[in-house]
Amino acid sequence: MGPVACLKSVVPQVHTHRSLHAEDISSVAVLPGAKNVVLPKGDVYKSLQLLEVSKQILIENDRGGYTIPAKGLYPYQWNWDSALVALGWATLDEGRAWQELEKLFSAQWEDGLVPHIVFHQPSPTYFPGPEIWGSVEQPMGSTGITQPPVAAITVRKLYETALNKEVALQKLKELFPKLLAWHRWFQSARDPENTGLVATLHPWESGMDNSPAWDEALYNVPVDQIPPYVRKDLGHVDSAMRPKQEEYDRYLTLLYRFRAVNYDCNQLYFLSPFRVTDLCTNSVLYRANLDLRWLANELGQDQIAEEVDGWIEKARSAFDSLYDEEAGLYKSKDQLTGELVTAKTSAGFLPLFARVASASQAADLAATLERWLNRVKHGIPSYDPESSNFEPLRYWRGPVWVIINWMITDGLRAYGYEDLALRVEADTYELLVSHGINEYYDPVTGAAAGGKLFSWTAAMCLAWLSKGDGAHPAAAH
Ligand SMILES: O=C(O)[C@@H](CO)O[C@H]1O[C@H](CO)[C@@H](O)[C@H](O)[C@@H]1O
Repeated sequence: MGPVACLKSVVPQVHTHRSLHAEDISSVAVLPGAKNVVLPKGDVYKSLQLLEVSKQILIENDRGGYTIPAKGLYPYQWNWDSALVALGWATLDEGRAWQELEKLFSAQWEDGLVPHIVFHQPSPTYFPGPEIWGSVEQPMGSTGITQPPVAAITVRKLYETALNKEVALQKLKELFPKLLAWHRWFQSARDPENTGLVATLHPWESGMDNSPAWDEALYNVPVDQIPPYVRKDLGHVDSAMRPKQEEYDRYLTLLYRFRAVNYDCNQLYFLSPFRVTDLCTNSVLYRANLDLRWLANELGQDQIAEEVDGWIEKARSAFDSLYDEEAGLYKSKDQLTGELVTAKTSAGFLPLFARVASASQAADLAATLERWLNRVKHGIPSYDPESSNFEPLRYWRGPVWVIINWMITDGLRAYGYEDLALRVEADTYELLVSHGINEYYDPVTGAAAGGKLFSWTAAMCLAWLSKGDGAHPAAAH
């Protein structure tokens, strides 16, 4: 009998019949059921609560085959959120995990793009919605830009850990050509000049929307005469936690310019006044290409494996141009000025997740990370805590994001920095136990911020923090 099952009899069960609220984090029912879970030593009751709340969050945010990131604030299907959330679903229901990806790829464009948001059902709580994007490619409506391509990483994980191997192989066969088309799109649409690294044309594509890494490039974008608009995010979350108005004006300017050419991927790269080499997108893509190559080999698709190998080789040498030796960190680049950005952000550690850093670069990154961790109560801050404009509560300008902690921890472990990985894991676990399952957290106080009952944080709790893979948080103490 596994630990969850064995604890079932000693933990009181309370069934809730209403929607979950943030305050339920400390009072929610315990309904064991997650598979492959080994609980940490220590406060077992709290751990079970955390797992149960995570599970309930996914259930509450399930819209029938896809999961919204958070009620109100983000009411549609987001691209990399879904790929990460599928990892959480896999611990509860493998079929549902595959479905999450199928639903995402049901919105894939003819040219291979997988949109950053899919508008399956109308919602009045988000701006800009389908009417502003105005894309006609898919009947349900979608944005015309993309997000970091996590999906191939998820497909490999689901396939490798599947209990139902037959279904997993079938799903892999169906999804593989779609993944390949998307990755080919990245090469042609976002690296037409064959540099080895892909371009990101909108801060929303980077997933780290208002990261200080985009300040210089974004403020070089002139604000056009755009239709007046009302932001809806500020109705859900305090404005001190969200991007500023002058940033939104530029987000919208880019959107309308892209819409004017129907998001034609052959034109956008050349006409966008914002074009950066984003470390997050390129690191995720690099890792996803490693996994795509692995999947191609698994399916006996040798020629495709070779094609993907070509992309990996090109990217490997190009990545070095993003390394700032003095800073001991990778940096994104403004393609329009040719300069590395000045901002040091948590994306700078993601080449570890990609496995593209050399051993000595990894050692520098580990040292830099340790220095950052020593400056805050809870890591990993999304922006250098030593920086004068570090903002612990504003969106991607300081707060901790659990999904990024997962990626960096995975990378640290791959390079042999087990102690540091355990430190981040234990810290993240503490953060969630004490502050609940939110969008992000203040690294100085630990306070939960942004959207509440957040899907990808819940998924990370199920798929990462509660896994007994010899790397459990409890082991760090
Ligand atoms: O602020 C927003 O309106 C959206 C726009 O895509 O981005 C945030 O929210 C999305 C949904 O969680 C994430 O995918 C992004 O990475 C980002 O954190």
